[in-house]
Amino acid sequence: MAYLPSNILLTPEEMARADRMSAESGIPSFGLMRRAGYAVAATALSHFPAAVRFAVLCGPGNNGGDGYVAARQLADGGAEISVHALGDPDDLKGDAALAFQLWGGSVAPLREFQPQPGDVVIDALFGAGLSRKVSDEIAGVISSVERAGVPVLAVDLPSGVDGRSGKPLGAAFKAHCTITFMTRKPGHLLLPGKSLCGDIEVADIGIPRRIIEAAGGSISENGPPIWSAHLPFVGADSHKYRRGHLAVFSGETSKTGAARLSAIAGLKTGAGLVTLASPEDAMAANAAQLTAVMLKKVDTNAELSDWLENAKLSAFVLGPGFGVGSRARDFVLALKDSPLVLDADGITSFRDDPAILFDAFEDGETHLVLTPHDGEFGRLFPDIAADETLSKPDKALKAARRAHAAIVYKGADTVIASPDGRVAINTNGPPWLATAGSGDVLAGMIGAFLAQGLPAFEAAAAGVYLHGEAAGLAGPYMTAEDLAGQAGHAMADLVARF
Ligand SMILES: NC(=O)C1=CN([C@@H]2O[C@H](COP(=O)(O)OP(=O)(O)OC[C@H]3O[C@@H](n4cnc5c(N)ncnc54)[C@H](OP(=O)(O)O)[C@@H]3O)[C@@H](O)[C@H]2O)[C@@H](O)CC1
Ligand SMILES: [K+]
Repeated sequence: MAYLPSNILLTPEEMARADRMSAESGIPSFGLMRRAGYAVAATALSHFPAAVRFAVLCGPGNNGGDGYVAARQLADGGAEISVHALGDPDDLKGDAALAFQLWGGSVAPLREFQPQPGDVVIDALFGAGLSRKVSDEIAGVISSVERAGVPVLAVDLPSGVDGRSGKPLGAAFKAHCTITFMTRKPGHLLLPGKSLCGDIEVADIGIPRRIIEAAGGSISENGPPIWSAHLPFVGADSHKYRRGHLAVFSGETSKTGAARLSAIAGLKTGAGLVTLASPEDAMAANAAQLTAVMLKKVDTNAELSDWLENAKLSAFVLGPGFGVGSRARDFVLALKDSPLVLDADGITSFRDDPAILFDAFEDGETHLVLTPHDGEFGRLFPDIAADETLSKPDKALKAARRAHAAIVYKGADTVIASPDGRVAINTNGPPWLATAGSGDVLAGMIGAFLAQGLPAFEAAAAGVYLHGEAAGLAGPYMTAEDLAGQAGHAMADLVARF
């Protein structure tokens, strides 16, 4: 069986479309279910060779159908099997009814299921078709399995997890591993779904790739296929200005560290030049701690305008340690025609009237990148943040369209969205990335990619990815300085791959 490495993600609706398209192109749908069931059986045997019994829990739709096929396959191989069904299996329709016939063995009602030591639960209750909260009866079965501590192999998704958003509807299994088909779904990568799936395997059940690509929308896993074509060639003849000049704004004397982290990360991410724009009172503090990064005094709006007119600056980072208030707003408005990463205090400065920011960056190609964590997202987009019906990708996309900006909606499942509809979910960030100063480093990395000419969405996605790679190199006890320090190695690894 082939397992597919792919960064395409299909929502449950898009997967259903792929299903229909493959049926229309003459591929028998029961063949897909059969191969899905075989893949479940193969995964069950390879992960749990010492299982005493496979307890297959089958739902009322095609997810249950996959369970019946797997039960037959495992029984034919000599394994001990029990099958419990939600609802009356005689009511099953279409392929699921055929799969039930194929099983041909006994089926007990789900409410009678009692996990036993040595069981491996094959969870085939609901997959892509979960449409509402699970009932108390099902929640009871889920908690009895959890209490018994027996492992769960989830078919397509842990039942209860919404494949679109990764949110549990009522209750959900926590699986030891999940086997899904053709591509992963957003719910496999978004929290808390990601933490409920365990190891994820993707089985090829025979839907042609052209159909998967045609059925897919715009959500993918973040990775080089999205942005590698835009990476600048870093060759021996590359003049330093061709790698761009990044300007990072420093805060006042007592808050200069954050901007320096951004600046150093920007330099190591390949910006040709990096200048820290510092208020006069912070010049000494900054000068004492910088070597390769240049320093420029910028206190007032007039000084900023003068600098913008006379220097060749490619991109800007404003926010880390900058301070919240009118100075931040004035500077951002002066930068409205330039590629800009707006982070931290820069974002919070617009909380009272976000429209001023959104309107300022409306014209031309998208050239603003906003990097909010949850709290900052809620300050700029309170209505979107509060809408429980939206998934994290939905929220990021809605925000991107409103703000005319690429949005990096940070978290353990960072989502990057573009106003043109593209959305990427990042997966390479290790848990130790949540450390003080980590966001400052990220802003500098994205700024450096903007300075090197990447469009806003690509720069944002590449920055988030590089951040994860650098954290992997820096290891679990890293500080933000270590993280910035590893950016050059992570960049070199990346460039070597293309
Ligand atoms: N190409 C592919 O992708 C292939 C996909 N395959 C498999 O098909 C799966 C998708 O199948 P599916 O569409 O039949 O949906 P599924 O998840 O079985 O659930 C629907 C049923 O559950 C019910 N129901 C929903 N929520 C409920 C709740 N809270 N509490 C109680 N009931 C609830 C719902 O009822 P209804 O909403 O209609 O009232 C309906 O009866 C997919 O995950 C994969 O495993 C493979 O076979 C091969 C090819
Ligand atoms: K399932």
